[in-house]
Formats: sequence, C-alpha cells, structure tokens
Amino acid sequence: MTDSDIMIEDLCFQYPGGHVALEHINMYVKCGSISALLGANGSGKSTLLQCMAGLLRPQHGKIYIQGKPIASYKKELYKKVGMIFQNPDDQLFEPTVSDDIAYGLINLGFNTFEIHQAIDHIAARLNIGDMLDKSIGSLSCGEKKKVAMAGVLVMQPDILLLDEPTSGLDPLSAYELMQLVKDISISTGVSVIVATHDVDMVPVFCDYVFVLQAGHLCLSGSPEEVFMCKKAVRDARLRLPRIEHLVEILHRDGMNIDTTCFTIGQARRQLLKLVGKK
Ligand SMILES: Nc1ncnc2c1ncn2[C@@H]1O[C@H](COP(=O)(O)OP(=O)(O)OP(=O)(O)O)[C@@H](O)[C@H]1O
Repeated sequence: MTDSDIMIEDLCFQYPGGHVALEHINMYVKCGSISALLGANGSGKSTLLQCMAGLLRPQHGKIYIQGKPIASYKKELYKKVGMIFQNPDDQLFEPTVSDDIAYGLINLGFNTFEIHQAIDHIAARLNIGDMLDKSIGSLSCGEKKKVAMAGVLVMQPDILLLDEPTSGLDPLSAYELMQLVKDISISTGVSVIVATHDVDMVPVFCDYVFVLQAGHLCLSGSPEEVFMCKKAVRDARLRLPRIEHLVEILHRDGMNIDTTCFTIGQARRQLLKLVGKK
C-alpha cells in the first residue's frame, strides 16, 4: 500500500508478568498525517507506540512500515522511526545539549562537519540555538522535551512517535510545540502519531484519531467522526474537546450550530452569530 506509513494487523501484546496490554489492534496511518492516540491511563498508548518503534516485540500480529514488516528493517528502523518518550529524562543522557543531539548522528556515521550543520539547522528550527552549550541537568522540563525532539528530528525520520509531548508544559508552550510538530509534518512530510490526554489539541492539530480502551481500539476516524460518538468517547473515560462540548450544550439548549466546524475561528464566529454579536 503506497500511501500508508504504518499498517498494523491484529496486534496483541502481553507483558512478561502476564498483563495483556494490547488485543487485536488493526490500524492504518496515512503518509504525512498527524494522528492522535487517545485513551485513559493504562489503556495501552505507550505500549502501542513502543511496539511501532520496535522497542517491544508483540506476541501476535504484524506491523508494517512503508509496506515492509518492521523486523525486516533491523537497525535501519531507528532511522525510519523516531520516538520521543513521555519523560525526557529517559531519553537524554549526554552531558550537554549539543552532545545529546549529536548522539544519533555519530552512531549513523556522519562526519563532524555534517553533524555541526545538522545540529545548527535543527536548533534554529526548534529555537534552541542558545541552549546548545548548556548542561542537560540545567534545563526545564519543557526545554528538555524540545532537546529530546531535536535529537530525534535531526535524524530525519519518516515517522515520528510522540508520547505525551505536551504533558508538564504551560498552555502556550504546549500549543507552540504542537504547532511546531504540525509545521514540521507539513514541510517534511513526516507522519506523526501523538499519544496524548490533551483532547483540546486534537481538533486543532490532528487529521485522525485512534481511541484505546483497556487495550482495544474502540474508535477511529477523523476528529469530527470520533467526537460525534459522544457516548463511546465518554465510555473510554475521555471527554469531548471543550469546543465540541460547547456545541453539545448549545444543541441541548435548542440552538442550531453547524457541527462540521472544527477550527476555533469558525466555531467562535458561529457562536458569536448565535448569541447575536457579529
Ligand atoms: N513493564 C510493564 N510490565 C507489566 N505491565 C506493564 C508494563 N508497562 C505497562 N504495563 C501495563 O500495561 C498497561 C498499558 O500501559 P501503558 O503504559 O501502555 O498505558 P498508557 O495508555 O500509556 O497509560 P498512561 O496514559 O498512564 O501513560 C497498563 O495496565 C500498565 O500497568
């Protein structure tokens, strides 16, 4: 299948202690798209991302990256698929920011000139140029998240897996980080899967949504399609994005609003029209 970056067939994963974390997952991720992976705590989001990154080996089922089973990539998989962990301290282990960003490139055999060029480019893109000489230990959580992202993006993966990238960030930093992810996806064509509890971000930044409930994929589709299934969303212990919840309240109060509008600007204009302000 040419337009799919990731295809998952009947994936099951059980941890060594016996806990079944994923059951019969089937997923298809379109090239260049941004997908949200939603689900309550313990629903299996991190486990699924780690299976896609080749860090966990499922007992059953297959994962294909660009049409080929992940096992066939061997070491090359780490160049194709970049994963950013929930906790940046699990990812950053070199003394300084520039050393950490350089780590993957050194392993891939890049020369010193290429490494410097690549670091300068990604640092400018992520606006972390003034941090390059800092020690990792001196950074804030948000800064560490950006450095972890730089270390992965510098290797130019085709697929980017983000595990709760906005957790612990202030609202503006969270928005800016997701905007950056969107810009990078548009300019490079990288496919992004982001596990998140931040449902408000989903209609703004994501093309597709996958919802996990106790290790099962219970819903999938565009944000419009998924958030229309209000009961199923709540059964999965999620809430609607605030904008959708507002639309729901207005409907309940007998106001007529076009539920196909999903950008903040469109919804705001509709709401102002409804309450009589132009
Ligand atoms: N190393 C492990 N050994 C045994 N069970 C584990 C292990 N890691 C995770 N689990 C269990 O697998 C299930 C799925 O965990 P996972 O971390 O994938 O959930 P999650 O959706 O990412 O949760 P959260 O939103 O809290 O990060 C949970 O019940 C968890 O307790």
